[in-house]
Amino acid sequence: MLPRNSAEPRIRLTDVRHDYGSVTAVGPLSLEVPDGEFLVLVGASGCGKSTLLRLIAGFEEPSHGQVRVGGGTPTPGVTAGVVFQQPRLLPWRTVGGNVDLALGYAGVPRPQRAQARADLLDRVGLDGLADRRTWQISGGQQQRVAIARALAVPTSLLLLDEPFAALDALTRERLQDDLRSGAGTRADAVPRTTVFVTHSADEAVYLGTRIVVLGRQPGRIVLDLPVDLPRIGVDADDLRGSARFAALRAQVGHAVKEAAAA
Ligand SMILES: Nc1ncnc2c1ncn2[C@@H]1O[C@H](COP(=O)(O)OP(=O)(O)OP(=O)(O)O)[C@@H](O)[C@H]1O
Repeated sequence: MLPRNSAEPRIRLTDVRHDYGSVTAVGPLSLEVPDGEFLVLVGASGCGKSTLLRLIAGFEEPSHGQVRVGGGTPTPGVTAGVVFQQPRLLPWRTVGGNVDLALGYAGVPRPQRAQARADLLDRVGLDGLADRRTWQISGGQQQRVAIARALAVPTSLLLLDEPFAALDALTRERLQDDLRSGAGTRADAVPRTTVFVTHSADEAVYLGTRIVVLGRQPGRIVLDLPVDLPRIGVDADDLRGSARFAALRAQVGHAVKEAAAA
């Protein structure tokens, strides 16, 4: 765990720009994300959402500016639990073996791992598949293993890059509900901060406590919108059917379209 200054937001991007060779993919932009926020990044394809996530995870270093997570420089694989667009599983391990590895990293004692693994696989709808090899399951199922693996780590920061794009509607809704309610968050830990990338305005409004829309290359913030919808004790269908939900969805959709056309 990185040393933590309580005045420091969980994520602080200061004047960050990222170039791939001569092409600027992101920025310059500045962004602060406090502990416990569920930030959703939305924007047209190629606007730099994944690059921003990779900068926060520490997989890329900014060409200019500063990225701080928990008050320090992010360390790949340590700073955050990450779910990429592609599942990136270990093919020589079984489905259960991939989840076990994450539970081991998370410090779950060996005798408790079987139960923890079963719970996680059940949550992502993969019960009964623990002994399969990763190449013996579908692409959507592989992505669910990656999600189970990320949820196994009781990290205070979760970064998800379009994690539900390849899933069937039922599993997607179940996992959205899990994420929205903060399931899996350790009660004794700092509240979990989440950064979630999606193309869907509907998904953004349902999940986020805040939505940031990025404009076209280079990605810059064109809308930074707090989401004032109730998060507990509310029926998902009622929420999605509400006038406030529709208004927010329209506002986000409009900003994405405008930015893509600019
Ligand atoms: N490794 C790389 N080398 C060169 N250019 C890259 C590299 N990765 C991304 N880019 C470029 O940087 C820009 C931003 O890419 P990025 O993947 O961050 O966008 P994105 O918003 O996540 O896209 P999508 O929604 O399609 O996943 C794009 O123009 C892309 O072509």
